[in-house]
Amino acid sequence: MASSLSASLYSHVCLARNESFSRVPVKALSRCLVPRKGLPAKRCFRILYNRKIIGAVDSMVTREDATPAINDGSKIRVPHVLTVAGSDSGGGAGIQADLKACAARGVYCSTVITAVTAQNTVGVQVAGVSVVSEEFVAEQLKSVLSDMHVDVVKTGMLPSVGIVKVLLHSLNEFPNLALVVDPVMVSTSGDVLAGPSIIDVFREELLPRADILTPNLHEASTLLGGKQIKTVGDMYQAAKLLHDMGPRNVLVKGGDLPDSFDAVDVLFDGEEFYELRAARVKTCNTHGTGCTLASCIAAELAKGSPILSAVKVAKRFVEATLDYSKEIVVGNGPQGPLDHFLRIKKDIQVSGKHWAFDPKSLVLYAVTDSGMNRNWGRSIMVAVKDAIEGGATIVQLREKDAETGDFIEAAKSCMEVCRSYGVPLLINDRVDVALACDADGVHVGQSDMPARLVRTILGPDKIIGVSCKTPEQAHRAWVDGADYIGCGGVYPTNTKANNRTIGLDGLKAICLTSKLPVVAIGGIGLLNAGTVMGIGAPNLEGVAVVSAIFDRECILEEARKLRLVLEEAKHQSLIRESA
Ligand SMILES: Nc1ncnc2c1ncn2[C@@H]1O[C@H](COP(=O)(O)OP(=O)(O)O)[C@@H](O)[C@H]1O
Ligand SMILES: Cc1ncc(COP(=O)(O)O)c(N)n1
Repeated sequence: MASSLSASLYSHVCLARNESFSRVPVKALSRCLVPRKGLPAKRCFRILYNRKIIGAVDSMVTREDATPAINDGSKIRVPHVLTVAGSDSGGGAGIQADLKACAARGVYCSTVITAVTAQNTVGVQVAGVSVVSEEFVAEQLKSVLSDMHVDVVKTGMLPSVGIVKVLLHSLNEFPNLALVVDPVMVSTSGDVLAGPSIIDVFREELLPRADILTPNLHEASTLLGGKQIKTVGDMYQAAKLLHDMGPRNVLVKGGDLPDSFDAVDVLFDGEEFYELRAARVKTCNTHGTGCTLASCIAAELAKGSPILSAVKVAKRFVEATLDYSKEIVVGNGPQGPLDHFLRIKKDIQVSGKHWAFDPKSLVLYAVTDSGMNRNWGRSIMVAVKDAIEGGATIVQLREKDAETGDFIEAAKSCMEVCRSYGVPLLINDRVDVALACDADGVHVGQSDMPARLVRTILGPDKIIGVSCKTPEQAHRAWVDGADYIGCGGVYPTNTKANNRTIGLDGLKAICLTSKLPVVAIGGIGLLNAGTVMGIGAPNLEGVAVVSAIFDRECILEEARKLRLVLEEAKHQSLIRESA
């Protein structure tokens, strides 16, 4: 349905016809169900990036057909949020938070800046607000709205009555735009961002135009003339009273609710209340949560979600970002920012250990086999450590019959070993496991996930290898963004059933046409590794072995001998090339 309607039209249909989302009276926010076997819920959560349902409880309100991009014939129009807000020099709140939240949710975000603030993790500095003139706000609005297909307008800091009026004028010209109003008045640090003078124009003109209003407790209280809001019951009352001022939906945010174990928000749509609860994350890094929540709601509406669904996804997103940001340190003050991409922490952990793929690392490529290690009574971790100490230059975990949870545990311990030796670790086939343990990459076969998709999921800095038996497959792998190809089986092998062998001729034919570095695989060991490397293909970088290392009593010794043979073969081919 959403694909045949423009996103803004669809969100308006949903907003106008409230019947499109189911009404569940005072329903607590559904919590994630964890798949019984498999990835721990937290990792599923991160991998699925809060977009998908984990478990089944959410089905009561979620529209599955909301599309992130609208395809008008051959051109793809992306969902688009325009944020009208203030700039935060510290990058934690305001325009900067809005841009990051929309980007993280896969939505385009344009910006109209209403004020420039000088703030950081301590707060807004003295004389730290410079308001943009009404004329120039109008100019920015004109630039964006006269040209771009905006679906939803989200407002943050609106520091003067004049600026609110200019915005209202534009909204009148574009009556189909959905409007999310975050009535920013005071920052987390307690600094005033919009004075009491704007309250009248908010109440009388902006709120009646809003599809959803998202005040925190302080803002709700201010808009209601100083009403005390200290309990969840007060939040219900406030939501109802604010709804009477005209917005179609009101979300009163309880981040600052005293003595609350949960982070409770109350949504009122004019008929039903929804009490949305999330675990309260213990963190000081909460600067920008309100802006992020409102932007995320706007982003989901722009994709075509109904209000309740948009709010639930946004709240989950904020909870996840708060959790992932709780240890990051950006400044010396008490209010740190969120990590919208759930990544900073991870990148800090691996900083200095991230390197670009080096084809030379393919020289001795060790591929594990859980059966063999079990037979020899050793753990994968010990096996991998011995292989590396013997001279393996890259490791691939190929655990075809492991349970997902066990596979992740094994992969995490192998990651530690590999990182400590500076050797890349790839995961066979399982992109989810690679993400869960932050492996260096993935190796896929022809019938696994297509390399192009793996690249999209893993991003540009991970290593991707593809098994190929023909020059055409090798070409496809290159086009799809792979880093290397594995060619084989060169010789018959017991480690892979029904595997057609390509022989040395097949290997050479692929090497000669491949634009990617090649590693040979299949039945290779001490006795034939030299012959394989001697075929005279400069892009044949090494051999991948399974049994020749892991089905031996002393892994370290076998790896050492193989490495010597390979170094000698490389040396000989260099002599041949220079002759
Ligand atoms: N410590 C926390 N843990 C989980 N969620 C939180 C926490 N603090 C705030 N939230 C949530 O973040 C969103 C923003 O709320 P709030 O902090 O009240 O807004 P603002 O940033 O505008 O003051 C709400 O959904 C709220 O429930
Ligand atoms: C420019 C700008 N806009 C909004 C906020 C509110 O964010 P928070 O409540 O997290 O301080 C802010 N501090 N600065």
